Amino acid sequence: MLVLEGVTRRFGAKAAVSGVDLAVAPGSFVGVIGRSGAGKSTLLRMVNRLVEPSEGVIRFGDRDVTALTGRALRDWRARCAMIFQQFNLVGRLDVLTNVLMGRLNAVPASRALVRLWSAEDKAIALAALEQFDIAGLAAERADRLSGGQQQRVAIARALVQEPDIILADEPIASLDPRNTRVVMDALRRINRHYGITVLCNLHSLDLARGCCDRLVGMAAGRVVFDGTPADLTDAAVRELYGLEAAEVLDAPPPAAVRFPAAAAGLAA
Ligand SMILES: Nc1ncnc2c1ncn2[C@@H]1O[C@H](COP(=O)(O)OP(=O)(O)OP(=O)(O)O)[C@@H](O)[C@H]1O
Repeated sequence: MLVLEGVTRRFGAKAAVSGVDLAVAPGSFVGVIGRSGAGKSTLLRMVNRLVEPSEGVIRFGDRDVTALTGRALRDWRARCAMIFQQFNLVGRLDVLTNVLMGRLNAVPASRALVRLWSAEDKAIALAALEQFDIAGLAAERADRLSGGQQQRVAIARALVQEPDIILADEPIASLDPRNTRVVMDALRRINRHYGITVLCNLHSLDLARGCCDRLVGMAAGRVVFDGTPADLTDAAVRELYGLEAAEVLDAPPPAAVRFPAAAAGLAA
């Protein structure tokens, strides 16, 4: 269980995140929603300590994440893989090597430094690529791939880290509707198949409703909604999005990002 207690982050006088209490059950798929500037990215980044909390405690099981340093902090970061809007691959390296980077924490430093990957590590990385239908691209330079392919490589890299949690910060913000669906399916498959907890920031309310088990809504750094997609009434949306609510509520659901069969990828 991931638990946040009274977590606050200030930048100067401004609190980007303010007194957040949250418990995330293992294996859940939680969407973090809210308007731009609500504090979603800062919240996610505090979980893996890319951003340091100003106050509060973050725990995972009996581990005090906020107190970790050195090797223990690196281990924690390996246990909670991050997926970014801009993919964060090394463009000049091939796809397989990018995925193998996810194994860095699992191999001895001497081998990692010279990128002497074992046959087993390569097999694990290839198997991850196969899961997302991109094994055929293993030898391609990462920067030759489309955005959707690059994000699938990033998800494969996260998967080979064998994480407990995946933190996805607007993972589909740079993608077209078709790739949006492919990438969200990939995240759902990981969640359902491996039981990996997913905490995912999403701008699209429709997408969040369609693929998350639970929604956490933020406004001005605070959690103002916490419930199932069915609990998210129009009134709750108005509180979350303020003047933008009409826009969000009226947005026609893009057909290509609907998840009618609760994620087609689950059977794979
Ligand atoms: N490094 C920083 N320095 C100063 N202010 C920051 C920093 N990072 C975030 N903020 C501020 O904190 C607030 C919350 O930002 P954050 O990026 O967490 O929101 P968000 O909900 O993820 O927004 P978006 O959906 O636009 O990414 C914003 O007002 C932002 O300007």
